[in-house]
Amino acid sequence: MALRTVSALKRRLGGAGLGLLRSGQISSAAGRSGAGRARAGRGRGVAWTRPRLGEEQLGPTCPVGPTWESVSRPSSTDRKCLGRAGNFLPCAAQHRLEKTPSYIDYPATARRSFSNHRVIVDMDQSLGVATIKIKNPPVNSLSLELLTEFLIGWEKLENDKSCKGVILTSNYPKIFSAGLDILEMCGKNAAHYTEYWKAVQELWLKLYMSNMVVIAAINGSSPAGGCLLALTSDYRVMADNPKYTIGLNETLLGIVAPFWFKDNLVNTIGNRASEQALQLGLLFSPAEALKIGLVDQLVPEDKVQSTALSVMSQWLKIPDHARQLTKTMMRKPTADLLLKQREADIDNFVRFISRDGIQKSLHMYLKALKERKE
Ligand SMILES: CCCCCCCCCCC/C=C/C(=O)SCCNC(=O)CCNC(=O)[C@H](O)C(C)(C)COP(=O)(O)OP(=O)(O)OC[C@H]1O[C@@H](n2cnc3c(N)ncnc32)[C@H](O)[C@@H]1OP(=O)(O)O
Repeated sequence: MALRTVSALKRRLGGAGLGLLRSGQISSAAGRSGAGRARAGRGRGVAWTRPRLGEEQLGPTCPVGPTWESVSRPSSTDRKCLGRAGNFLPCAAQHRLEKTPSYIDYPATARRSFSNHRVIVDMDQSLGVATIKIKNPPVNSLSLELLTEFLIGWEKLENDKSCKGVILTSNYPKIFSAGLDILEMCGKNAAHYTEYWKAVQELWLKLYMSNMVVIAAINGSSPAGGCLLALTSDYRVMADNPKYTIGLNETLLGIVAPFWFKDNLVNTIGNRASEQALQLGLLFSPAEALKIGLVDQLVPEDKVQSTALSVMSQWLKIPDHARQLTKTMMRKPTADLLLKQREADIDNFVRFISRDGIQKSLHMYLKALKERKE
């Protein structure tokens, strides 16, 4: 039976890291995003010694950096443990989750892998670099299940002291990601749309504000949400194949890119180019994408992964704390805009996507996609 909700997935994956979370909230327990990085205790810019596994640090004064406090809106119970982007977990739950066994608890060897159904994570411990391969056939659409599993994998990496960088790529050359799963936004109820949008927000916040170096190895087409995923990274290497396209093409589906998609794009390619790209729903060839700065480097298809790795090694030579603080300085104002109005953004999405006219547009777009093949 298909699992349609985050809560159902959490139950199925119980013990994989999300079992303690409240329904519908996907939160990192020890995320290093935002000020949470202070907990990582490995020269991430704040003098703080990470508690060893088994050491409880419960109670009202959880020593987590305060940077995000002003922008998240937790309940009074949850206010015990603030400090991480979008993290509403009570402190005790966060620390219990930190103790969740995972591969990082075992003695280090050079390589470790873990995977669930839709995400493969390969960690090279000697380099401190993990590769996340998205594996959601046929086109790596960002379904609720994929988003949930991705967040679980991401959380494990955020908790892994040795992981300093992540390469995002696709298990299927030709398609990096087809973007948000249109089926998640069609013919469902408001509760489903809410849960889905929370997961989309959560993934964006986690990736965009991660303290790890994130490099996208774009080995195929990357429309809409796929492009957004790539935009969260610090550097984008794309396969130089003119058949591939990348861009925020939402208007072609009759929908509108939310403001934070837009902000992420504006921060990358500038206001004028974004205005045109967003209104026209432009999908760029790799050469065009390079020209406007949507991607940083084009390489032959078979060099995407190795180039991403060599770029990663350059980025990892920069003193970590200085790079992280700079990244936060550059990105936090953008992330804060969403954090300040997360609930309103969910309401907007649910209202917008539930409209008859929008549902009709999405159905027609899906139909056209299918008919293209016939
Ligand atoms: C006032 C303001 C308020 C704002 C509120 C917010 C508003 C909503 C914001 C929503 C933002 C949305 C972001 C998105 O990401 S929407 C998704 C956009 N994606 C696309 O347009 C990509 C569509 N797909 C393609 O172009 C091609 O499939 C692709 C190039 C990726 C691959 O081509 P290929 O030929 O290899 O494969 P097929 O086209 O044959 O596809 C195979 C099957 O997969 C289905 N498919 C494709 N993409 C999706 C998708 N994104 N979601 C679900 N399903 C998808 C396709 O239909 C085929 O299915 P069948 O095998 O059953 O035919």
